[in-house]
Formats: sequence, C-alpha cells, structure tokens
Amino acid sequence: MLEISKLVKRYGNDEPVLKELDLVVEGSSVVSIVGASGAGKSTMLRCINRLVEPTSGSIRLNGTELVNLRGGALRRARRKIGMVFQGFNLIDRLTVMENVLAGRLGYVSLYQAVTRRYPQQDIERAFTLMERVGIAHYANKRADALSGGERQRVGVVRALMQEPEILLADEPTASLDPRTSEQIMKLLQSLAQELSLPVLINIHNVAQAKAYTERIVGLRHGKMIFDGAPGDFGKEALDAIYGGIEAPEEEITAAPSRTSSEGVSHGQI
Ligand SMILES: Nc1ncnc2c1ncn2[C@@H]1O[C@H](COP(=O)(O)OP(=O)(O)OP(=O)(O)O)[C@@H](O)[C@H]1O
Repeated sequence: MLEISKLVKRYGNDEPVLKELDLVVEGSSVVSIVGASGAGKSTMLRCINRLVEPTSGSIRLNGTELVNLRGGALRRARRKIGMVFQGFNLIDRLTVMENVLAGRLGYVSLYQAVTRRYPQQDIERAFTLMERVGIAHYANKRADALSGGERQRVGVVRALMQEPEILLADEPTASLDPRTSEQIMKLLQSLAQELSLPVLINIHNVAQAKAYTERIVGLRHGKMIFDGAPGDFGKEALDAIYGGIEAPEEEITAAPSRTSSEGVSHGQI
C-alpha cells in the first residue's frame, strides 16, 4: 500500500509545486494521474522514488517511510519501486537482455554487475518476463534496433526485474503512436493484475486514462481536485483540472477492449 500524506515539494524559494497532497493506493489498482503541464505530476512520482527530495510530508510504501531514508536504506527501498519513463531510458548500445538485467543492479554485487555474471534465476526471470511481453526473440538485439513500443516493453520488463512493490510510469506512452500507446496501457493494466502490483501512471491522454485505468487522480497547481472512477470523470472534472489551461487529447484510435489481446504472447509469469 502506498500512503502519501501532506506531501509538499518546493523548488528553491518558489511557490510549492505540491501542496499538502494526500493519496492512498491499495492492492493492484491502476491509477492515472492527470493534470495540465506543470500541475506537479512528475514531481509527485519522483518524490515517491526520491529522484526529487520532498520538502515535507510522508510517503509510506507497505509501511516503510521513504522520506528521509539515506544510503543503504534508500537503495534498498528504491529496489522496490519500479519506474517506466517516457523516453524509455535504455542503454542503446547494450542488448535487450543486458538492459533488462540492469533491473537487478540493486540486488547483485558490483563484481557480478561489471562481469555480467548474473545469477541463473535472474536470467530465467528475464526470459519469462520478456516472453510475457512479447520481446524474448529480441534478447540479443541491440536496444536501438527496436521500435518505440518494443523499447517501452524492455523498459517495463527492466522495472519488473526489480521485483517492485509498486510501478510508477511517467508518461509511458507519450513517445508512442496512438495504437502502440493503447497496447502499452493494456499491458500495464494486465501486469498490475497478474503481479498484484499497484501502478501509478502520469498521463496526458484523458481518454486513455479513462479506458485503461480504474481510478483517476486529477491535479491542478499541486492540489488534488479529483479522485474517482473513470465513469465519474466528466466535463466538470475536465474543466476543473484543465479549465482555461489546455485541451487534453480526447481521442483514442479504437474502442478499448479490456479482454482483447495486446498483440503479444500471454504466458503467465
Ligand atoms: N528541478 C526543478 N527545479 C525547479 N522547478 C521545477 C523543477 N522540476 C519541476 N519544476 C517546476 O515544478 C512545476 C511542476 O512540474 P512537473 O514536471 O512536476 O509538472 P507536470 O505536471 O509533470 O508537467 P508535465 O505534464 O509538463 O510534465 C513546474 O512549474 C516546473 O517548472
């Protein structure tokens, strides 16, 4: 369970970007965070994995207070927080398998990492996960030989290799075409169920947030002004979150089907 309480983030002496934010995410819910540019979505995700230092407040993951952790304790806590990025953050000259195994860096010794002697069970888990998302046949290809959607699948598998207790995705589909975006959203949705993993997704595309996540949290100027089911996210919520700021993308390429395949293999993990 993720419990954020009275979270404040202020960059320098500026007005706080997050203003006493409260959020609880339980079980394997897939939650989308929507809000206009600058609302504080990325800052919130980055406070959770401490890429950004919270100014005050509390962030507890399964009972562990993350704020103020240092050194080894912070490294151990970070292992439990998987992150998926808009730009994938892969190392292009390395193979898909090497990128995926980078998800184990928090667990193996420096010697094992440098000599790439990962435990057999890590390699087996990597193959299982790669098969699950349909990229196992690319294991020995360089990461830069893959398409955007395939690269994001590598990013997802790398995050899952951490055996995370929560998955954070910062605009995971913003660099992808609409169809591929939907496949990645469906993938995140089904992985959350299969792995009983809470997933928080920052997303600009409100239609996709409504189609592929079960809860929408709306931020405006660092405050939560909507928290509810997609069915309750209507024009009023849209206006409150974006009113006078920007028009979010409303279109998706096809009617979403929660049962349809993602176009990849579906072996269980
Ligand atoms: N490192 C930083 N130093 C100073 N200000 C920052 C920093 N990072 C973000 N900000 C400011 O904090 C505010 C919130 O930014 P943040 O990136 O969290 O918003 P966002 O909702 O994710 O926006 P976007 O959708 O455009 O990514 C913005 O005004 C931004 O300029």
